[in-house]
Amino acid sequence: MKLLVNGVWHSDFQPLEGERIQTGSFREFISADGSSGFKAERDRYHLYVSFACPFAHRTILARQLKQLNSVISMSVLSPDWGDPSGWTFGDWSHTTADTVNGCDYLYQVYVKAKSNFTGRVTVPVLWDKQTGTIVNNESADILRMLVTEFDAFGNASLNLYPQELRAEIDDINAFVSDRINIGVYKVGFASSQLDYNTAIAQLFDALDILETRLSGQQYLVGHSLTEADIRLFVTLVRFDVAYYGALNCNLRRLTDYPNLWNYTRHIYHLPNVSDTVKFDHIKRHYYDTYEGLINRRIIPIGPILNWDIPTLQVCH
Ligand SMILES: N[C@@H](CCC(=O)N[C@@H](CS)C(=O)NCC(=O)O)C(=O)O
Repeated sequence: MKLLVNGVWHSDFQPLEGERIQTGSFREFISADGSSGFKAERDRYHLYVSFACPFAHRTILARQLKQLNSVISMSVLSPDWGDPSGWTFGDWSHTTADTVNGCDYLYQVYVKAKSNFTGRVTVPVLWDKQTGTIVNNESADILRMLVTEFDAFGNASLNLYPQELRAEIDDINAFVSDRINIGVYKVGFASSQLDYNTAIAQLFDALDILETRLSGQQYLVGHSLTEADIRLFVTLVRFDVAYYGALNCNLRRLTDYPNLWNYTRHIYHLPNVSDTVKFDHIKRHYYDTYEGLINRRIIPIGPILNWDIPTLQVCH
């Protein structure tokens, strides 16, 4: 496992028998009025992301839709997470150097923020240029901050977390997070056939539920795009190109669900959304980085094919 332990990078950390490692994260909040200790300001904050990662994609999309690209700067890491150093600033198309801290690897940014940090080095990361630290590395928090706290600088008319829909958005977020966003990883990283069978049943049950929900509505909650749609979209847009093959989520494809497929295409074609989707990064990351289930000898459950569709007579 790739891990920072007391500020020292380990490309393959193996805990000793019975050893429990206390891992940390950064969970401070930026607020519009500064009452949280981090005030929303122009040119103060920086995002570290990968176009491959669905969790980072939440934040890239919010920054884009809220028109914060010139307010919050951004560095893009290489999709090759298989490198022993983990997330790396590389020279892939659409990647950048670390323009803020001049680091070669993301773990160095974490060490700059906290010299004895212990934990996973994940994207996205929200960096504060003023105090020289990581504010937060949890995508759900960062998404929420971008959506609610930067209206003085971005597109305030786009309300992705409307007051009257908050309870419903929170509910569906919890479902989508566990069953879909993390659900695909539960399938992909299952360590036994039994775990795989359970995880895939839960994943596709959840997709069936969402397929039904979207039969009479364009968006998950209410009548316009919300944060909940951002969180579902980032997984669905990766489904057929990556999860179906690389994580063996292959009972059905996204394109086999008329409503979910329509929903995902609709969001993809909203203004400026497709700019945030880089399929080459996504494929590279998932197919190149993870060993995949084939090496664990887990037999995929699908695909379901209908052999009973009448054949066409070929005339000649
Ligand atoms: N809780 C985090 C998880 C993010 C996450 O798992 N990111 C993955 C990429 S998709 C990562 O950076 N993994 C590196 C690692 O696990 O060491 C969030 O939602 O922000």
